This record gives sequence, C-alpha cells and structure tokens, in this order.
Amino acid sequence: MNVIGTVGLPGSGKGEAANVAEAAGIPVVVMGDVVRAECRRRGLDPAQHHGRMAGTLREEEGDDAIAARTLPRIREAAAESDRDDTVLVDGLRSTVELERFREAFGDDFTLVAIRAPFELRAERLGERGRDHSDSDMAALRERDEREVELGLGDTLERADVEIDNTDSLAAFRERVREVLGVADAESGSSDGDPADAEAPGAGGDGA
Ligand SMILES: Nc1ncnc2c1ncn2[C@@H]1O[C@H](COP(=O)(O)OP(=O)(O)OP(=O)(O)O)[C@@H](O)[C@H]1O
Repeated sequence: MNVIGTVGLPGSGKGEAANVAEAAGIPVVVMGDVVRAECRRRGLDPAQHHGRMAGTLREEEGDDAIAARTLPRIREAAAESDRDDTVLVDGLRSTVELERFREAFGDDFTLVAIRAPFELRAERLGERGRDHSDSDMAALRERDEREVELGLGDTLERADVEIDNTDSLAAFRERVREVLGVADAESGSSDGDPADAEAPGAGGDGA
C-alpha cells in the first residue's frame, strides 16, 4: 500500500492534486467526507454544519477522530486502486492525524505539503468562487488562522515532500504527477485538463 496525504492552506491546490490523482486512476479519499457523512447521519446539512461537526467529532472521539474514521475508507480505496494500492488522502489538518496515519501505514505513508502564498491563494479562490467565502479575503485570513491554530502549520512543517504551487496550473499538475509516480505515464501532455487524461477511476470532483 502506498498512501499519499496532502496538507495545505485553503486554496493551495489540494483539490487540483486530487483531480490529477483521479485522472491517473488513483482513488482519492477526502477526509472532509467523513465529517459530511456524520452531518447527514445526524440529520444536519453538511453545508452549514461541516465546521462545527469536525470540532464535535474531535471532542467526542478524540483529536484523531477524523483520521481514525478515514482509515477504513483508505483501505477500501486501496483495494480498488488501479495503481499498486496507491491512494491519495486529501486534507490532513493536524499532527495528531499525521501520527495516526504514520502509525497505521508506517513508511508506506508520505505527507505532501502544498504551498502557495496568501495573495495567490486569495486570487485563485476568488476565481474559483465555489461559495461566498471564496471571494472574501477577511474570511480567508480567518480560515487560515483557524487552520494554523488547529495544527495545520505544524503539519506542513513535517511533510516528506514539498510542492510549491506558485507557477502555472500545468506546471503544478506535472509536479503532482511526478510525486504520484505517474509522470508521463498517462497523457504524455502536461497542459491539458486532467479530465482529458485517461481516467479509468475518475468520477467525482473530489470536493
Ligand atoms: N497553479 C495554479 N494556477 C492557477 N490556478 C490554480 C493553480 N493551482 C490551483 N489553482 C486553482 O485555485 C483554486 C483553488 O485550488 P484548490 O481548489 O485545488 O484548493 P484547495 O487547497 O483544495 O482549497 P480548499 O481547501 O479551500 O478546498 C482552484 O480553482 C484551482 O483550479
């Protein structure tokens, strides 16, 4: 098994990295999906309660709650992987989660930090416009602070591999393919949309 986790501040490129993985037949497990599933189980709207539910789970089950609930999803996904049991895990947020994954997967776990400066992330999120907070700079600064407080900064520092996402999207996607070990193996082209590549496992948008 080869488990690749990503960590990065909002808008750094985690979702894009997940798209690249899916296009290469590598299943993606989104840690936030665990939280969304729990919202639904409790009859709550994930769009409204996602943030609070993450905190509730940590209070009820410990700081590693989301990582612990993600583990079986990773093992299931690995069994379905087209690529040597490789799985991408989108969105670690704390060192407790990192330790949980290191404990479960040992040397088979690689943490990848995705970095881009605040202004660039703000600009890209403004263009993404997935929801109202994407174009709100003050909200982004608050989100950054909250994430760092919860341990995202320390987790970034402990990554095994760094990806600097300050260049073009094509360059970023190529670097992600390199880290995933699928460089040149799929499309042979670096500037197309990942959806253009062979995508045997691609289904959702990973968000
Ligand atoms: N190198 C790049 N050049 C241009 N746009 C980029 C680049 N990298 C990412 N983007 C775009 O920036 C936006 C944010 O990236 P993405 O959605 O991958 O971030 P994220 O880390 O998943 O953010 P969040 O945690 O808020 O979901 C997306 O619209 C993405 O297509």
